[in-house]
Amino acid sequence: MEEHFDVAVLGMGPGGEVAASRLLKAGRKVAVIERELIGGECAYWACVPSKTLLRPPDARTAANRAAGVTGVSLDWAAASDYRDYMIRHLDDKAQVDGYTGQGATVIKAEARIIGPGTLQAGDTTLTADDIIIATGSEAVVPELEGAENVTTWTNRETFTATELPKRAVVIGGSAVGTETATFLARFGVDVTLVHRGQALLEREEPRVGDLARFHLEEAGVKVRLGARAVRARREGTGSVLELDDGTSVSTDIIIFATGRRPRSKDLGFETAGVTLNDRGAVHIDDHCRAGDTVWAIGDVTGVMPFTHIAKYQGRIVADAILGRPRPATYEGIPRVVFGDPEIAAAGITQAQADEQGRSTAFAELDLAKSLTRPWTYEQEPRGHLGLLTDTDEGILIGAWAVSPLAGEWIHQASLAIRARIPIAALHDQVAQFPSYSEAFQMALENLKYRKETL
Ligand SMILES: Cc1cc2nc3c(=O)[nH]c(=O)nc-3n(C[C@H](O)[C@H](O)[C@H](O)COP(=O)(O)OP(=O)(O)OC[C@H]3O[C@@H](n4cnc5c(N)ncnc54)[C@H](O)[C@@H]3O)c2cc1C
Ligand SMILES: NC(=O)c1ccc[n+]([C@@H]2O[C@H](COP(=O)([O-])OP(=O)(O)OC[C@H]3O[C@@H](n4cnc5c(N)ncnc54)[C@H](O)[C@@H]3O)[C@@H](O)[C@H]2O)c1
Repeated sequence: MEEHFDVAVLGMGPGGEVAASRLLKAGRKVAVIERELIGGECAYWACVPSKTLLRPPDARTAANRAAGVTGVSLDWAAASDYRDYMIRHLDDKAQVDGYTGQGATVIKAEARIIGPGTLQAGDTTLTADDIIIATGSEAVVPELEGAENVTTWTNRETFTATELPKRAVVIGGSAVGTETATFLARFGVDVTLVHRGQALLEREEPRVGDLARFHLEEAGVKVRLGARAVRARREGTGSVLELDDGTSVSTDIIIFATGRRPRSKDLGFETAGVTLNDRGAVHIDDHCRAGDTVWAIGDVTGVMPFTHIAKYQGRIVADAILGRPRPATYEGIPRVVFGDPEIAAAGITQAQADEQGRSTAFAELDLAKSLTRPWTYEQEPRGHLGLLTDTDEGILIGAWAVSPLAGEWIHQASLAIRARIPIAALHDQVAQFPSYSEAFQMALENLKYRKETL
């Protein structure tokens, strides 16, 4: 007879881990099911190795730009050794033991839902009062003629590489494309980034895309906008990628940074009453409920595919199961691309505000022209901050920063947007001198009102 659990967690990436840990702590009988490695994409092939490998070049840039530091160099062997330590040498034995020690039943198998409250995980059939779907997402690899004849990578091969190629073409100009190009170029790879759109990071303000491009080119990346890859072929020991504008790029590796799709296919979700949208994302309500006693969290829901969202939704669902329901809200969530310098944003863009018919005022601050901190930080100071306010409501609704450490100090914009802190209070904020955070109060002094709102 199959074993019955209070909760079965299907997929143990960051979302599943947070939900399972919270439920175990509250004394629930939990089964955790993982077909690859506990920790998911983030821990082994995405966030953790990419941020670990972006840090050495980031530190070198900072050192080279600081007055009075000489002789800093990169050491790929040491950097990749530390990356291997950080990704646990692709071994999750400690995680399996850890969850078992907390009282979970750990099942390492590919699983699917076979009916309401019932799962098949390898040879094991189990039932549960609640099922949490946390199966994440996988890389989208578009059709490319001749791809089978050349060497292609996704994030998995890129961020676990033991050797770096001499030349690489990165296809895709969003977060993965920008971070991948930054990492490789800073480690000396000859990188071309091919992007079909007219701007990088198209979900952000166009100005952010322009700054991202400027800094990528500064790092030596050849950025090709408005170009599509149409064909690949082998040439000698390398390969050639042909683009739709008639040009081509010689390379050793082609890297796909072309988005991700929810892992929801053929997993039997519909047998438990779950519905998918046209992109395969699990439809959820604002409590992350996907059906009667079925919940879904993380990338598989298609709601902002970030680890911090997967973890947040894990907390929302565990608390709902434990009788403490509260709706999830997504205002002001930070979005950071770990470029050089960091590219951070929170809230909505001008185009989204216009679509919503809001009256807005905006401000941009060139940090080097206005603050002391960029000058104490580096000899050739960089950085910009943009703010967008709703003039009727008197609150901040959007912010972006392209600057050293922006991924840290964007959080005050994130909180201001989320907590709807009045602009008057933000004006009265006193930030530490000299800090990048001083930029907020100074930028607010620069607010420009659009004509129709005057
Ligand atoms: C290169 C790259 C860098 C990134 N960097 C960042 C970053 O810096 N910060 C950030 O916030 N986000 C980042 N992301 C996004 C982040 O990786 C995801 O948002 C996050 O991993 C989602 O977590 P998850 O728990 O939903 O899914 P996942 O991490 O995908 O985990 C899902 C788990 O479910 C398992 N699974 C799937 N199907 C089954 C099945 N049928 N049976 C059993 N197990 C199954 C999988 O094996 C996997 O372990 C990055 C993504 C990429 C590609
Ligand atoms: N620091 C972070 O938090 C971080 C870092 C990396 C990734 N992520 C998340 O992971 C997810 C995946 O990132 P991503 O950059 O792969 O995806 P994305 O969906 O944001 O961007 C995909 C890019 O590929 C391009 N593209 C898609 N199909 C193409 C085709 N056939 N030919 C040419 N170009 C094509 C798109 O135009 C787009 O620029 C994102 O949601 C991102 O937020 C987060």
